[in-house]
Amino acid sequence: MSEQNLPLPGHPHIAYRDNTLYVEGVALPALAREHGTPLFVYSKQWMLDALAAYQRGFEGRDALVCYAIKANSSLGILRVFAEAGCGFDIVSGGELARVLAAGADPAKVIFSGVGKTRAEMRQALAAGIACFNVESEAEIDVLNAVALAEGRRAAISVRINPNVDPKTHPYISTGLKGNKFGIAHDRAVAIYQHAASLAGLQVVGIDCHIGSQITEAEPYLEALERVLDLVEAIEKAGIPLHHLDFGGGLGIDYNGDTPPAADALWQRLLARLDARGFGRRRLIVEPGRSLVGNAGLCVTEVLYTKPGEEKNFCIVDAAMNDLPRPAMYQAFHRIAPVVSRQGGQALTYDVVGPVCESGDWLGRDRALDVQAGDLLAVLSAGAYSMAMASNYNTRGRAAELLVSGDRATLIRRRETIEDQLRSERLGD
Ligand SMILES: Cc1ncc(COP(=O)(O)O)c(C=O)c1O
Ligand SMILES: N[C@@H](CCCC[NH3+])C(=O)O
Repeated sequence: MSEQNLPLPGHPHIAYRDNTLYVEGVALPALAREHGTPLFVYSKQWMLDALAAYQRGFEGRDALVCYAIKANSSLGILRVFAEAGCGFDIVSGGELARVLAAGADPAKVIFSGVGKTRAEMRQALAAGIACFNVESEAEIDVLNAVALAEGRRAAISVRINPNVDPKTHPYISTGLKGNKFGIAHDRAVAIYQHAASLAGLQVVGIDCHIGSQITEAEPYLEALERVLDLVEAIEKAGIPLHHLDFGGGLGIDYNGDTPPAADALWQRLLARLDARGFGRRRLIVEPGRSLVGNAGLCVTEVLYTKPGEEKNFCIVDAAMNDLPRPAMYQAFHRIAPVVSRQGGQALTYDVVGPVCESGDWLGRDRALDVQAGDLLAVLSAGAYSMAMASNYNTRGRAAELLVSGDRATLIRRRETIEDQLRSERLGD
C-alpha cells in the first residue's frame, strides 16, 4: 500500500477530501500559503474526543484527568483542556506559569519531576497547587523545609517505582529499577512513615508512572497490583491515602500501533480496583501523548529532491529541531502528501531536513511521488514535537494553528531571528 493510501491516524478529523488533506473543515494548502511552513496544525475536536474517552472511562467515579503538559505546552492547547475542566501535570516552574496563564485552576495542578528546585517549590506553594509528586527522600526533606519556611503545608504523593517493564523504547520507560524516577517499592512504607512525621507535609496520595507510548494493558495491570499492595501496607501503618495517581503513558497509533482506548483500559483497571476494594478512591491520571499526539501534524514543503549514491533524498523545510522524535528515538511518523497525485510514479526517499546532521531525518525509505514545492504532512506530531523543538542551526521555531470546524486560529506565530537574538549580548 502506498503511503498516501494508509488510513490516517487522526481520522475522521484529519482526512483527505478530493485528494487534499484537511484538518477538520480546513484545507492545508491554504493554511500553508497564508502562514508558511513548517507549520503545526492541530484539531481541537480530536483533543476533546481523546479527553472524552478518559471521561467515559471514569464515568460515575471520583477522577481527575491532569493533562501532562510536557507533551505539548502551547498556551492555545492548554486553554482547550482548561476550558474542558482538566487538571494539569507539570514538571517545572515554567510549566506552572504556563498553566496559570492558560486559565488553569491551581487546585487541579499536580507537580511531578525528580529535580524540583526550592524556588519552584515556593512558586507552587504560593500558587496553591493540589499536590507535589515527590520522587526521593531528599526531596521530601527539602520540600518540608521549604513549606515550613513559607508557613505552609505541602500536600504530597510519593512516586513509587513499581519495577514494571512497560515494553516501550528504553529512553521512555520510567518504572524500572534502573530508571531515575520514583522510590523503590521496598523502601516505600518507611519513606511514607518519615514523610507523615514531618510538620510541613501532608501525605495525601500515592503516585506511579511507568513509561510512555505503552500499547498494552498488561504493564498497567501489573503496576496497579503492586501499587495497591503498597497502599494496603501504608494504610496498615496508619497513613491514609486520599488519592491514587496512575500517571500517564498510554500510547497512540504512529505506525499501525493498537493501544487500548482510554475507556477500555480503564474499564479493566477499574475492575481490578473494584475487586480490591479501591474503586471509590479518588483517582488521578496524567495522560500527555494520548490527549494530543494524533491531533496534530506538521506541514512541510519539499525544497529539493536529490538522488544519492545509495538513496534518494527528499529535502524538506522541517527538520530535527522541529520534529526531534525520529532523531532521538528512531521514531516513526507517517508522512503523507498534502495533495495526493493520482497515477504518478512513487520513488523511495529518505525524508530529511536542512540541519547539518546525518541524524536529521524525519522518515526513512518512504514511497512518495513528490517534486520541489510540494507539501507533505508529518503525522502524529501533536505530542513531543513542538514541545521539544529547539533553535538548533539558528532555525526559528514553527508557527502553530488550532483548527476548530472551519476556523483556524494562530496560537503561536513563527519565531523570528529577532526573537532569537533578543536575549543575547555580544559581551565586553
Ligand atoms: C510523571 C509523568 N506523568 C505523565 C507523563 C505523560 O506521559 P504520556 O505522554 O506518555 O502520557 C510523563 C511522561 O512520560 C511523566 O513523566
Ligand atoms: N519525549 C518522549 C516521551 C517522553 C515522555 C516524558 N516522560 C517521546 O517523544 O516519545
